[in-house]
Amino acid sequence: MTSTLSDPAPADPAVGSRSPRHERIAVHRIGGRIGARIEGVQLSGALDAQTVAEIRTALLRHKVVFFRGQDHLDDEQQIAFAGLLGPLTSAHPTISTGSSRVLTIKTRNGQAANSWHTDVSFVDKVPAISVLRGVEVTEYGGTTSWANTVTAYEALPEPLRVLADRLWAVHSNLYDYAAMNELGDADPDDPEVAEYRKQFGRIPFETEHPVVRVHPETGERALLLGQFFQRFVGLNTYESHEIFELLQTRITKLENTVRWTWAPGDVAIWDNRATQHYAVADFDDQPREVRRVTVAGDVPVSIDGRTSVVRSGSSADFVDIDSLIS
Ligand SMILES: O=C(O)CCC(=O)C(=O)O
Ligand SMILES: [Fe+2]
Repeated sequence: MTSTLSDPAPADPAVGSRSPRHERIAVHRIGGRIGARIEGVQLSGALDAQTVAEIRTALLRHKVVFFRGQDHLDDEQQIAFAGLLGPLTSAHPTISTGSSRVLTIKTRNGQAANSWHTDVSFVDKVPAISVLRGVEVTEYGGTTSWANTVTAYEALPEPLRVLADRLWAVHSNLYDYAAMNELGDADPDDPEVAEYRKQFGRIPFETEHPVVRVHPETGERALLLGQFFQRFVGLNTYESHEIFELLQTRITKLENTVRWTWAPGDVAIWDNRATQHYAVADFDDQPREVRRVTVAGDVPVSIDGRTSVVRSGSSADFVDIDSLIS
């Protein structure tokens, strides 16, 4: 165990000397390494610039921020608010749920995105920020967890850090479901599951990313792995799997995560460049619905200044839909 893992939590940045004091919002940390709840804001497309800047500062610091009581939001208002954080992507590169901007994740059969992932990491322009609204929440179960990929990197012992610094990985949407080792994965014989998987992979994407990327806004170094990882460049399947497990286990170590229990009207916003997340599929057949609007991101850059390389598929239509949508 490294010393970082047992260090006391730093002081709240809202009152710290190095961070600006928040005037429009109240920030309450809910985890030692990741996560804060923000109070005093009614999210909308009409928020003033200072409030948006304070939300952004809190997001960059805490990696995922939560808002309660945002029941007033509908799809249009969620889109308008998310648009204040940056240009939006289309709903998803391959999945359509009936809206150009909103990805609706609605299930009645207990399924969830129960594999640790960074959203859409198989394209070159990995989304920057995801804004998720709880539309129908479950009475029990159905929580979502986030992990901090910056603190996971910082806690690596030097020999592993040196290894990670030099690794590049292929990410793809055509991942091997059978090889995934998450417990409770979806039943492949369920027709809905089969159809979803077919849709998900209808356009093959493959991108080579640095395993350690430099965050374009904070300059922090973050590990980029997760569910869409396929293999490390230059290593065989066995070696790739073993080293992936070594690093991924550090990302998802419980101390490095925060878990959110949804209430109606909750909104979660995460920095997709500094986190992975996991929706827990433990809510039986209760209906559950969340809706995501996604802010476009940059092409990742490695610590030696090299950018990710597309091997197949282009994210152009995904990240630049204003030219396609009137
Ligand atoms: O269902 C959830 O809580 C999270 C789903 C998810 O992975 C996402 O919205 O990106
Ligand atoms: Fe996700």
